[in-house]
Amino acid sequence: MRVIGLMSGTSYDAVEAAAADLELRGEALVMRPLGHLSAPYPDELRDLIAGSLPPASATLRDVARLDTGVGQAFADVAVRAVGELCGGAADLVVSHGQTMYHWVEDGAVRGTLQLGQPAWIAEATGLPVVSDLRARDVAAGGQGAPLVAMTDALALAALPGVPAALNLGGIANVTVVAPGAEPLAFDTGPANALMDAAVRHFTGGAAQYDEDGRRAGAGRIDPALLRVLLDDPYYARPAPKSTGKEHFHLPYLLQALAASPVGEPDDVLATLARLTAVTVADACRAHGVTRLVVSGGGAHNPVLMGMLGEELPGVALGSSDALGLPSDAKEALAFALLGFLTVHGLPGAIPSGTGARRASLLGSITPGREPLRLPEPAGRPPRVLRITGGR
Ligand SMILES: Nc1ncnc2c1ncn2[C@@H]1O[C@H](COP(=O)(O)OP(=O)(O)OP(=O)(O)O)[C@@H](O)[C@H]1O
Ligand SMILES: CC(=O)N[C@H]1[C@@H]2OC[C@@H](O2)[C@@H](O)[C@@H]1O[C@H](C)C(=O)O
Repeated sequence: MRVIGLMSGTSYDAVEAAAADLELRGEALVMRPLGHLSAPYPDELRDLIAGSLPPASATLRDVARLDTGVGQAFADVAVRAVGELCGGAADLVVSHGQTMYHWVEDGAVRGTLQLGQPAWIAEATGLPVVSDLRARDVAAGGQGAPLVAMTDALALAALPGVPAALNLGGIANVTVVAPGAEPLAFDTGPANALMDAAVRHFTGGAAQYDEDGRRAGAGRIDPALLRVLLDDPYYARPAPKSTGKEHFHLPYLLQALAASPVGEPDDVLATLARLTAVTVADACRAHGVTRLVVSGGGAHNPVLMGMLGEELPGVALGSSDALGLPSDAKEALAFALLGFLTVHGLPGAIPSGTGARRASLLGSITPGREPLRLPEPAGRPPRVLRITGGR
């Protein structure tokens, strides 16, 4: 089955699309990646997202504009993906949408809102669309995140030691696959969220992120600020847990800076990069990780990666590319995989990761132009992901 995954993460910089041929073969889920592409959000939509995210508030009109705008942006990218990645024919689109609010109270997730009306995608491509993949896990008592854990767990299943996958987006998440244990997955805290907020703040919006970690690399770590930031109870809370930009946003950083002022912006950036490295490393150490497979935008930041290496001596660090999962397309491929499982009647959530009562079938299905025809439900779930000659 030829599947397109669509994703825009917490950094809301662009819509990522990745396509793959997927097939169940005995214990294996065989994936042949067909390529990926990325399209920035139109400026006006990006501004609307930025202006509606917490702690800002939004009107219902804003919500309607966002649902339509994100749906249309995803539809445009889906059409391109069908043409440019799939030779003009695909079977299914899987859309994560844009997370606008992840509602966490006392560690429990009460709701999670991803906007991007799938009808626009179905109408533009004529293909069935799986969307809203998080809600069912939340309804089953889970965090609804991280969902990339299924792909990680299948991809790491054959590796020796205690491998873990780390994604450094706005928020960082890890999936730990220890032999003989159920996979663990949780958000460790901010990856780039606070660094991006700081850069925007210090540059008055002229820069969006610390390119190649130049500013962090030029700064010095401020131990007092680092201590204040590390005092956040989120880090000590046991998994399952998830978080988002509702928690790690600019006012949060400004409050920490008020408690522990730092004169040099570059020192703030160095401290925030160290915060990410320390919190990820603590999470890895707590679970005996021996190898870390890294993906996401933060993998392009050599200063952050250097700090992570310093915090985790003896742990092999490498890119998910080495496993056949291109670092910048991993999340989009992971959602393609989840939609594929859904239409085959297989659960996509891992209860040991999300904390749900049971493993749910994820998502809602919007029919395409033709009547909806689902494959026969698969007999048993795959145990390993085999990635074959991608492009
Ligand atoms: N060359 C680079 N140097 C430094 N940082 C970079 C570089 N390229 C990307 N980034 C960082 O990566 C971020 C985007 O990462 P990514 O696209 O993986 O996030 P996301 O998928 O939106 O987030 P999430 O995984 O939390 O949903 C940027 O905002 C920036 O901070
Ligand atoms: C609610 C939500 O959108 N959570 C995202 C976010 O971005 C990173 C981290 O927080 C992760 O848990 C999750 O996304 C990834 C793709 C996931 O579900 O695996």
